[in-house]
Amino acid sequence: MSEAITQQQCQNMLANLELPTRAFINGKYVDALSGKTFTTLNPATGKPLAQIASCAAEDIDSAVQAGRSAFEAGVWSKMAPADRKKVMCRWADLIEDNLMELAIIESIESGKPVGECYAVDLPETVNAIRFHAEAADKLFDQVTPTGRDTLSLVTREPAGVVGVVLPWNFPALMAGWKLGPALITGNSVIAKPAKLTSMSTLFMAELAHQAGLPAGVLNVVPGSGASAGGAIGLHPDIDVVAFTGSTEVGRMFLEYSARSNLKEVLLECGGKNPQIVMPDIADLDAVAEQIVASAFWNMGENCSAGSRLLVHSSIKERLLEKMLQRLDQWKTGNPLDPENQLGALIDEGHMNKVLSYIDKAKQEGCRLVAGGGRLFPESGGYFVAPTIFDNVTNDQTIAQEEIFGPVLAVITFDTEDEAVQIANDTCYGLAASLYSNDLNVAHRVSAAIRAGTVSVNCFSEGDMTTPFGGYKLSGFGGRDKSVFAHDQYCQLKTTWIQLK
Ligand SMILES: NC(=O)C1=CN([C@@H]2O[C@H](COP(=O)(O)OP(=O)(O)OC[C@H]3O[C@@H](n4cnc5c(N)ncnc54)[C@H](O)[C@@H]3O)[C@@H](O)[C@H]2O)C=CC1
Ligand code: BAL
Repeated sequence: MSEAITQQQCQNMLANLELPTRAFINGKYVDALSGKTFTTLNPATGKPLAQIASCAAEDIDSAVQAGRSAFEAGVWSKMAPADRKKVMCRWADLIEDNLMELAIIESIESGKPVGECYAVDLPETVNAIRFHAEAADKLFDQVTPTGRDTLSLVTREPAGVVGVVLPWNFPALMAGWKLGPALITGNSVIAKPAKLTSMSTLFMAELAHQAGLPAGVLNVVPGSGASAGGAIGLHPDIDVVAFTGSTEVGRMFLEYSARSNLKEVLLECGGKNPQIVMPDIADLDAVAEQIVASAFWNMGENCSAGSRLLVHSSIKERLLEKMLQRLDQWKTGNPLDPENQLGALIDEGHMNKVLSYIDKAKQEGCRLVAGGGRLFPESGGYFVAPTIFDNVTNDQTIAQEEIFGPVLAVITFDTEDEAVQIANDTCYGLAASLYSNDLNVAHRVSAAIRAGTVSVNCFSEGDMTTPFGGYKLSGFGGRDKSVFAHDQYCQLKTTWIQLK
């Protein structure tokens, strides 16, 4: 973020922003058919921000009809990939032109620090849309090696109408990860943002329309999970649902699919991700910095958060000391103050859930070494101090359950085998980090970890060229990011031609 921008400037810009609060269906903002709205709150103050259209089954029907009509008309689905690319790149440009406005909207809705939204989330969203757009006219279909008497073509066709159900922790970025590949492959999309964070996705839809995306191709339906989300899951005319959120709700989408039309279901769910530090590591300062970032970035509200530190017992004390020094440099406070790296948790219920995990860890005998409670209650906001517990064993609650908040469990090991065993002793398998100066150890351990992404000597989700998703209860059916994401929004068509 620009050095010059201040909290006051953010506040001034916010005062002049027209917040998008209505559903976006068939190319225009509309009220929910019932006329109902819900109140969205600012997690940093607990005060109301806006009244948002509360969409339900009838609005989902209307959005699906718009999406299906656009699909059948071919206004987007039959457009040449290179032309779709132009529209998607214009959309990315418009998001970039409105980066500050979107960063402010994202920050006030989600409690995320505005600096982070401006410098990371929104640029990454633009990057995701551009990456998928640019791939459109560079990915080829195939001719299979059948022999001279036949010609066999394997071509990708857009799946049809795609439902996209989004979480609140990275609202714009997760929209970019899913809308990018779903739209560029020619589908129509019905996107449901998380109820708590609807506005950035609505604004993005308006910008897509301005960029030339035909009416009906991208529809955004804010609303509750059970009502709007359930209606998407059960809809007989939606072909694919792509979901990011909890494993519990992910399972529901599989049930919805089984009960309706066997729509394809793509799930990106939770994680309880290990960060393993081997005793051979030379630069403990660098490791400490990565560990803290992995555990506390985005207030720990991150599916790939490294919420379990697995450290060799011989170096634990030294590493912990360096981590505490690093943590001192992280400032928590008003998300609209660009000086702060950590903001508020998403809502009161979630804050209380995180605080109850902290209480549980204390009861179970874990040693509190940092944080341990709520911050700034007088603000009305949902702030929790970054918290570290030492002397945790992997069977304890905070080592097994996804807390989705700023709580790190420190666990020791004595052998490589033990580190791998503990790392894999979880129902999840999304991400892991490994720190070692020994290339053999790095290869051996990363191969043994059952997770979709293993980062070595850093904490990373990779970049747009790499797929993102999980093993075990972390995922099902596909991957976000990379060119691999395109296929999951397509049908593969075989055309078998008998030649004379
Ligand atoms: N990226 C991730 O891995 C995320 C994981 N979570 C985990 O889930 C926990 C709960 O957070 P929530 O926001 O409640 O996540 P969630 O899984 O309930 O919500 C994710 C999306 O699913 C929708 N949804 C909720 N209930 C639904 C239902 N019955 N039918 C259809 N759609 C439904 C929501 O409206 C939202 O758009 C968090 O504490 C965290 O552990 C939450 C958000 C993101
Ligand atoms: N870290 C990006 C994916 C997620 O948290 O949902």
